Amino acid sequence: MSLLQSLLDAYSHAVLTLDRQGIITHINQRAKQRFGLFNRSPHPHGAGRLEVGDVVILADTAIGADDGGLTPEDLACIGIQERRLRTGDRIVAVGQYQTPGSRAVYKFLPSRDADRLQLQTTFRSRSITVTIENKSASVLVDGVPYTIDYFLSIGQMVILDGATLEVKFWEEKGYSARKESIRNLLQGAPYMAKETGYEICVEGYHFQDFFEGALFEAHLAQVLAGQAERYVDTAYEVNGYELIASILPVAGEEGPEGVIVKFRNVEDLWDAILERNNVIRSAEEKYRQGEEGALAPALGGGEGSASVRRYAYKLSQLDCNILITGESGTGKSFLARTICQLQPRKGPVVTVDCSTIAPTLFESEMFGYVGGAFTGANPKGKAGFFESADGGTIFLDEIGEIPLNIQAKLLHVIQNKEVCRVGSTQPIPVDVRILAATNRSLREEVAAGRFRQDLYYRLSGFSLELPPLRDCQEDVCFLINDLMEKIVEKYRAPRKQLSGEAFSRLMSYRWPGNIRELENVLERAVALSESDIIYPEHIHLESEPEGGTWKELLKREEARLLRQTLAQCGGSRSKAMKQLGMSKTVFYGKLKEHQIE
Ligand SMILES: Nc1ncnc2c1ncn2[C@@H]1O[C@H](COP(=O)(O)OP(=O)(O)OP(=O)(O)O)[C@@H](O)[C@H]1O
Repeated sequence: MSLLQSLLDAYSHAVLTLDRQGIITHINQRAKQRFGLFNRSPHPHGAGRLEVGDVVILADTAIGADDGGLTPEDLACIGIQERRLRTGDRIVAVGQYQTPGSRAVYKFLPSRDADRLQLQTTFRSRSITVTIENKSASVLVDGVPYTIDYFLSIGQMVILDGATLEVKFWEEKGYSARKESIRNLLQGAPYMAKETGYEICVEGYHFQDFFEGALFEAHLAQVLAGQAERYVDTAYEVNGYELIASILPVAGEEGPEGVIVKFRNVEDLWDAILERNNVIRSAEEKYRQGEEGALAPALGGGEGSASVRRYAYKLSQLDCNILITGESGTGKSFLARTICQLQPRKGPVVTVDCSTIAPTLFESEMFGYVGGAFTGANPKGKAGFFESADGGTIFLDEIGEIPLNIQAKLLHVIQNKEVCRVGSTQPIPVDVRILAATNRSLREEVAAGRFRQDLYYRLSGFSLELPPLRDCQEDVCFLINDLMEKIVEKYRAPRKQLSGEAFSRLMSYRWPGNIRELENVLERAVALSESDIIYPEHIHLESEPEGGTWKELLKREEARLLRQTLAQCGGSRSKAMKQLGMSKTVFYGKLKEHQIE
């Protein structure tokens, strides 16, 4: 063995080297194991191919993926002619190869319908169980397991000799590299013998004889042709494995003489991700211990917003009114809900979004009315939000939207702890804790004459200002954990982890839309990623620098600002128009220009 080969074998990553033509010149042990080119088979078998009468046991987690491009029609050779079967479905089946008259037994499901599918049957005294569970496909023949797990889809096939019913073949890792996919074998291709400790010699063969993966092959060709300098730590799918690979050129006098390819498999990456998550979790636990810790788990966040949270916890334990301010999406409603959960005060919690109430209805909605108070009123009268919240808490969201005349009445309620229904002068005592929130600066609203100063002072005695996420960037990693948990629960989605690069992108972004934007980006990433890992390409951030001319950049920025303002104003066009100080014609013209619905 050459010194180079010994060095490569001692290396912990999978490595292979190719010459300028793409011929494999070296491959280390780790790479052979990874791609199933070297193995210690727990169930050795000889070489062969499918013969008429053989029993084919099949478990395919997605027809057409990682099975050589199998189609539902290909299954006719084992007696399955099922018109409802589609590409992408999961199937478990037992059938006899090219044996007219023999009936296959099978079950199938659209892939998204369930994670588990099982078939139990007996074939001429052999007991067979075929199971698909998530991305693992396993076959039990008389209790002996034939199992492989992949990160992506997988096709498992076990073949019993038609005459002896002995296992003559089963799929082991690396089947794509060995060209032993289900479709190939069903079409009569041979499979290799697998002795204990067999090894396949790939040196001297072209790379494409053993490895498949469109992006990987394209990048490899670019580096070999000198069109790309190198690719470092890029995510690829090779032979059905998700891999992180670096393609590095071996420099020659006239361009690259070949390349070195270094693979880290996703399991390695997975370990690193879990390690990182554990570090974050233990930092979080350490941080969240302590007196004010009781609030922290419910509140989320990290060091950046720690002082606000500490204060919030203290206020939650007092029976005072609280004003919560902060940009849109910083978690004001979330904080108000949490305070309600933590406060000693029990009783009803009534949430009022002041931006959704028509000015003419404010008074009756807030303070109620007596029968016959106005046309169309309920003859029996109706309690307002304050009466409904008696003994508990009222959360007045977007309090900056309350009309001035109602502000005066609200002040009266706060000062006298009583309400008068519309149409009555009879005061009704109410005992209500008020939590209010706004993303406007009430101080500026007071200066502009839109908010009563006395009410402002009444409300702002105890105020909490939630910082924008960009000012407490270190909170992002804590929030990611909390939000991912929330998303998994909300959508019943499988648990996913962020790759290192995806994680760094989230950590370095400025989050103009605050926690809400982070939540939306994570939700989208979870939906987009098809595996258990979220890669950078699944992270879509609104305001990342994009290329283009000055005019194009300005146009994009204008569209972004319009969207952002509309979102901040809860979709209200009139409010957005006011906030941006635009005339109706200009504003609607811009919406049309940018095709904003
Ligand atoms: N600390 C937190 N941990 C987990 N999720 C949070 C946290 N704070 C906020 N969120 C989530 O972020 C999203 C935005 O929060 P919320 O609606 O409370 O913001 P807001 O400041 O009231 O926004 P707006 O002013 O636009 O009404 C919500 O889905 C909320 O559940």
